Amino acid sequence: MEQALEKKFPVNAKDYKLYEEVGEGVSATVYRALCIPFNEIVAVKVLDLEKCNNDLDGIRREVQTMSLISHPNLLQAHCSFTAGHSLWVVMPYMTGGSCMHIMKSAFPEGFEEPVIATLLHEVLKALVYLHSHGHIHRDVKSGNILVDTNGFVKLADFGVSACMFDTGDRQRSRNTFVGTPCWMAPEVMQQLHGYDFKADIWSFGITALELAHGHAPFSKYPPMKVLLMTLQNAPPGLDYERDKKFSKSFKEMVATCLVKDPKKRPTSEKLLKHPFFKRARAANYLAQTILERLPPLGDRFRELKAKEADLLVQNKALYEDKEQLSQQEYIRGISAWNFNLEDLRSQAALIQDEDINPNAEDVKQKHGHWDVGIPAERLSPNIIDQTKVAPNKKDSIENLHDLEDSLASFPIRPVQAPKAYFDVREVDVNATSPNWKGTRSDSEEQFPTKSSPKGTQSDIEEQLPTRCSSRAIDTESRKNEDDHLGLSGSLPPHVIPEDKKLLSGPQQADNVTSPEKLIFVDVKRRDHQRPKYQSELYRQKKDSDIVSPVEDTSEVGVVQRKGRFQVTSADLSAKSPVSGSLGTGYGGSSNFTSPNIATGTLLPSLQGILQKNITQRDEIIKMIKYVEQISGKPLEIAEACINEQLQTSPTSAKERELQSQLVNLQQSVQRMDEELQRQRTKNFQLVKQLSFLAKREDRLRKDDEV
Ligand SMILES: Nc1ncnc2c1ncn2[C@@H]1O[C@H](COP(=O)(O)OP(=O)(O)OP(=O)(O)O)[C@@H](O)[C@H]1O
Repeated sequence: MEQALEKKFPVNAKDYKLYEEVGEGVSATVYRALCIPFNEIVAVKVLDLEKCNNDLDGIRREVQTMSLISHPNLLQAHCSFTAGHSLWVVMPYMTGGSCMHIMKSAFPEGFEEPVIATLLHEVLKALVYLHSHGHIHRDVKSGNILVDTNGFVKLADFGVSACMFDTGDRQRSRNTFVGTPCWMAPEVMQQLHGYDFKADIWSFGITALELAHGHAPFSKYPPMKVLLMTLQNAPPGLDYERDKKFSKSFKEMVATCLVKDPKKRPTSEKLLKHPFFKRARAANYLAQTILERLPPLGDRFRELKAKEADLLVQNKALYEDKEQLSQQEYIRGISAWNFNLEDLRSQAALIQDEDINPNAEDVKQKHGHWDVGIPAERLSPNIIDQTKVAPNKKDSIENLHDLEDSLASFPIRPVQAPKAYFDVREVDVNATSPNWKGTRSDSEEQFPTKSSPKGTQSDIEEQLPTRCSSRAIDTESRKNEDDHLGLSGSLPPHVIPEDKKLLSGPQQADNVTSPEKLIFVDVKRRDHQRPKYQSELYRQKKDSDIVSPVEDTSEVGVVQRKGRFQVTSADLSAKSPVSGSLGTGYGGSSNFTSPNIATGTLLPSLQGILQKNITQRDEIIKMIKYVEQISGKPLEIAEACINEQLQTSPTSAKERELQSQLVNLQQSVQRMDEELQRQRTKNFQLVKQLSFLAKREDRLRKDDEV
């Protein structure tokens, strides 16, 4: 290999024969290739310069710098050249591929500790070299740790990536992609005082966790969420049940890297002396343990792509929303150091909740069983044990404000970003229907299931939006408890919403159904209805804090989100058959006191109530028949009595007509709102393009002047 580096590799595309694809990044595709004159297999990374929005000479310079750096644990480029709109970077071919690919193909749960120690030891040596030469790698992650046939380890993506990071826009390929900032150090996210090589140490710690678990912490969350979690939560670590198998020194090593204050992180040189690295073994150990029996890299890559494509098809079928598919991208583990909060904000609006589930394995570990009709891995522990975290709700809300401060240095309206993400819950605050009582916020599913000495706090902090909204809902619920919906009355005139009411959010009475029924509520629609009233909602959310957590009754039901939909398991009657979903007695009056009830949502609710009551009525009749048989009391009397009490239609024909008009109205508002969002995104992209063109023109002008 060292010999090969001394060779002068041809700088013409025709001298290379590209074979199969072996890797893919944000803006590059990597091929196994043949260098024809040398009859040597190489890897060619083809970067689409149009996607990079980068200055060509800049990239060239970086690649040249890259070739000047020489260390056995750094992947050096043989050469680079442009071919059409692409930059070709010719490198040694690393047969094993990246650790990320190895894990995805054969070690989904991560590697054994000696393997991790061996891999990390090699990576750390590369970092020591880089740092001592004044370079920051800035993209340390398992996807950039490459292994060759003999088990030699090289850190890749130095130089080219640095160049791209420097000039920005790397993170965004044409189709609404923003890489996940999973490996990104908090100080890089904050962009307050800049960052230095200590940022690599953080990424190194995250990579250690990635190698231990098969995925980086928070890797299944959308970028915005990762950002918030990294900034707000205690640093991740090896603290969970599943981490018991790891040694104390490994845990300690990770903990020293994952300290939020960069000054308190060790230098790479110091870290190299950590006892953990004594466990590192020779290269052939890796060849024997992780490379043996692995199919060729190209085949593995193809398989992974096929899996990914399947996932996309599944999601497409589920959501039929192309934009949402872009959310899948972050699953690939692509990172980004430069990102635009406005982008994240738009992305947060597209959150596909399938992807923000907590890690299933964590859930299973912590909670052996679930007694609700939803698969365990789709739920978070706070659904099970909310009381543990209730007292911290207020802190969590304050954290949102703290976050506004901590993000103050972001270039574009930082506060909007987290708020946009939390929109879902903010709107719920307005959910005045008493039906919300006893349900949980749709967002709960998103929260991590881990609990640990560190994790406990993190988990609590993370539950900010859920907590406040569910409490707010409860507040409203209680407020309306005395004058709940009933079955016998008709709808009062004030349920016809004014425009404002229509726009102000969901207020769905959406868990009002027969027991155990899962209700799908179009959450996206609700999300779109809210921006106008965000500040008001936010205020209400704060107000809701004063409610004592003891009063929180939201353990009763479960709400989770499924794609655009909110899924409610409304087995409320199981707890209180008499009060039913609405918490009222059967003969209760339908005296609506909540001014904000979105009447369009009442129809399904009322139908749900009716359905439920019909079922219960039948059951009661059966019971009465049974009692009558025993006691000899005439059935007719009892039945008539029950009919009188229960058989009441919640709506007249006129009211039904009105309700259907309301539903139509709501739908058209939703359509308009969606169109508005689309136009906004388009506008945003145009502005971006314009500014890029302006910059380019400026540069050209300056060049001309020179
Ligand atoms: N020399 C090589 N030999 C074999 N496989 C390689 C080589 N270089 C890269 N790969 C594979 O291609 C993948 C993508 O390459 P690379 O990371 O350089 O692209 P990128 O656009 O910089 O991606 P990212 O943005 O995710 O860092 C790697 O994860 C790795 O699996």
